[in-house]
Amino acid sequence: MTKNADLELVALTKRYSGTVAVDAIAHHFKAGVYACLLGPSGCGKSSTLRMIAGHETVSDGSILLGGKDVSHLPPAKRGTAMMFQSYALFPHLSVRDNVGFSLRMAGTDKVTRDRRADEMLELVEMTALADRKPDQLSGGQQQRVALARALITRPQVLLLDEPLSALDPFLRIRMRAELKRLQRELGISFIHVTHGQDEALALADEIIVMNDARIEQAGPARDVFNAPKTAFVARFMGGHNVLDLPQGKVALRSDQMIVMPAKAGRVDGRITGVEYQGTHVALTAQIAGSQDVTALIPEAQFFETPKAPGEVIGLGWDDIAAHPLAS
Ligand SMILES: Nc1ncnc2c1ncn2[C@@H]1O[C@H](COP(=O)(O)OP(=O)(O)OP(=O)(O)O)[C@@H](O)[C@H]1O
Repeated sequence: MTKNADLELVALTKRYSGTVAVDAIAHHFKAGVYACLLGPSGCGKSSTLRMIAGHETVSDGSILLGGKDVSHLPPAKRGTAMMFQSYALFPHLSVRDNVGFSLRMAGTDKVTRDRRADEMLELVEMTALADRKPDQLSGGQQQRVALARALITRPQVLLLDEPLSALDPFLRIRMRAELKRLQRELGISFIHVTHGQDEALALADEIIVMNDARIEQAGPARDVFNAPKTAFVARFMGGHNVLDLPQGKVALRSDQMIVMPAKAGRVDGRITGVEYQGTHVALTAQIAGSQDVTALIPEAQFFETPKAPGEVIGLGWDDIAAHPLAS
């Protein structure tokens, strides 16, 4: 099997009786990319991932891996592997046997599958626990085993469905660094479903924002964050104000708002909230049209000239900071 194949979704559609869960989406995942599918609950992320994996039938359209149509192949024949949210480890099998399970199904002899399982366990730094059962492992350790189990089939694309959601916040950040390291070392594509913007920004070379069964915007993480194309993306990525101005709707990053004396900015607003956030202070003000605007000000700067609710301030921004929105 050739390594490093591009994955292409062509008008990919999923219908469940009466519901269109994925509506003719098209996307080209370059080989070796770390991509995050990001979007609110119910937007079609998991259905997309499950179709790529072969765990869900394709209603219309196709999936090409390395130029070959894999849309109707069984999961084990696609060159993809999936790591599930629940890890789905077999409780009665040791860590090593869990990792080697798919090779056993494929009829590989025990010596070979144990050797391959041990290689995978080394990769995820779990060699010392190879003889344990899953219930003798922490959540983070179970996740490593699930990763090793998915990777043993040498997939070209690893599919991860909310892989970090069961972990506590501290472990989540550690495991996210691990995922990135593994992806870099293996050089294969990872497609990771999440509804966490922070997670997507931290991990992804490319972010694909989905909304209501469609792709709303796709591109490098920095582009999607800095230049959202729609109000939905700006709001969903967070950190932006979406303002309806005479020239149209624009997205403006909260940390690029400039607070000035009243009448000196582009708009005036009355302060409705002041929230201390440690490194920054979030100032919320209401401008014309009852629109709320948040300005994120470095804390030292805020305390040079503190402001209080009720005060009227001016708000400014550089032209380059305002991104016109399609809707
Ligand atoms: N097996 C199914 N039968 C019928 N409808 C389904 C089925 N699976 C998903 N759906 C519907 O399809 C739509 C997309 O679901 P999907 O699980 O792909 O979304 P998601 O973005 O992954 O959501 P979440 O973040 O909550 O997991 C939803 O409206 C959901 O209710």
